[in-house]
Amino acid sequence: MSQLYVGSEVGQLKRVMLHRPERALNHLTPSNYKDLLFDDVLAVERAGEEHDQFAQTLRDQGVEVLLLHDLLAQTLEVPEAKAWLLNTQVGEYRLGYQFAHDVRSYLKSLSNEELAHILLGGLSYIDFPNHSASMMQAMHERMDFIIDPLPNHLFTRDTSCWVYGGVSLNPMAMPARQRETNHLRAIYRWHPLFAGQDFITYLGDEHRDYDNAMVEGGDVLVIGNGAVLVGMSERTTPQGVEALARSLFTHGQAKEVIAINLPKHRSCMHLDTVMTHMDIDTFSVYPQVMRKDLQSWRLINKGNGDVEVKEADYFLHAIEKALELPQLNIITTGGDSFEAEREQWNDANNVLTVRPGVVIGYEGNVYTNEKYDKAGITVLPIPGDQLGRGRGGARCMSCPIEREGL
Ligand SMILES: NC(=O)NCCC[C@H](N)C(=O)O
Repeated sequence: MSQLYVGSEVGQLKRVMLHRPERALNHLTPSNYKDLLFDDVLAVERAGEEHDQFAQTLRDQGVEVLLLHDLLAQTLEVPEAKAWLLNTQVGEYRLGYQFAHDVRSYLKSLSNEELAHILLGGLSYIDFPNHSASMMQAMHERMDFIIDPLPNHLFTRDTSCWVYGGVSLNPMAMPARQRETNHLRAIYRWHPLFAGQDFITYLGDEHRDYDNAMVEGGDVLVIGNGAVLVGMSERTTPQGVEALARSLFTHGQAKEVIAINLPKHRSCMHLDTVMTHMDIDTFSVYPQVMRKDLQSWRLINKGNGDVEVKEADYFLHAIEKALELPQLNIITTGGDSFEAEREQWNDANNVLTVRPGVVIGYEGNVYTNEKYDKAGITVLPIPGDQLGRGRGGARCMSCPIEREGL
């Protein structure tokens, strides 16, 4: 079996992709952080240090950490990949014929390291050192962006997600994140770690308009036993879930997809902000989504890519059935209702499981972490004062590409 395989949420994690926040956070200001889907500006150095502690915690657990910046810079070494990225990320319809040409000429003069920094972190008109004869340069303010920064690359979970023997290259819901997917498309197509390897691309391989079929990886939980749990959240749509399910079934990678209709608001932007899998039978869940009237469906593989859709009575029962467990062990967010709401907002439920019963989570969520501890779950704490301002925790900040099954 290919090593590019994610068999579950809780089996031994072996290899993961992270993105150490860098240039894009320098471009995050009080005037743009909302459009860029952050809740504040960050102390950039401190955010980097917090991220280093996250990466080191993973390495200490024997997990190999790949960094997105390095993968992108190495992909740019491949001439075809570089040409494709420059054409798609710095396109003529985005910047105009003349200006796109001038910006690409400048970018080609840089090292691939510097180019990766700019593609990920953005380029403002102040940073562009050349004179262009286009109207664009004359018509923009110095702090406008030629290439928008992509600070949400920090959340590698969402842009692409591995499910059993393949990866979904996700059509992202928010304009601020849509260009991220092209970086992953190039990496999986051309980087020597992935090019020519035996894996499936379920969805989103092409750079095109996927219309309403949106999927973000924070909504996709590989719960094991041939099942996948997907949240239809602020971001992932039923059309996206159906497209993913069809592809999973056509490739014989899953027996069943359980889809949950989540509330559509920011604190619940992805399934993993309210629910994660911590041990074979144990989930962390925010109590407000444990309502029996939350709609859920089972999409069942009928063979040849055919999908049977059945309404489920209660999503937790559907999970028990899929995992062949008599009863799930649910740990809810800690503290009273106020504390639970605050800790959920600060990603107390968004933990990254390293192996069954061992998770990485933000140290500040004291009430929830205490509950995990009492339930026999080991929490490896990481700081998140700065990182948490992007509204994502350890699971959001990681894209497993190799993990054992149940
Ligand atoms: N899986 C996740 O919940 N990821 C967190 C994404 C946070 C990011 N600022 C966003 O709004 O997309």
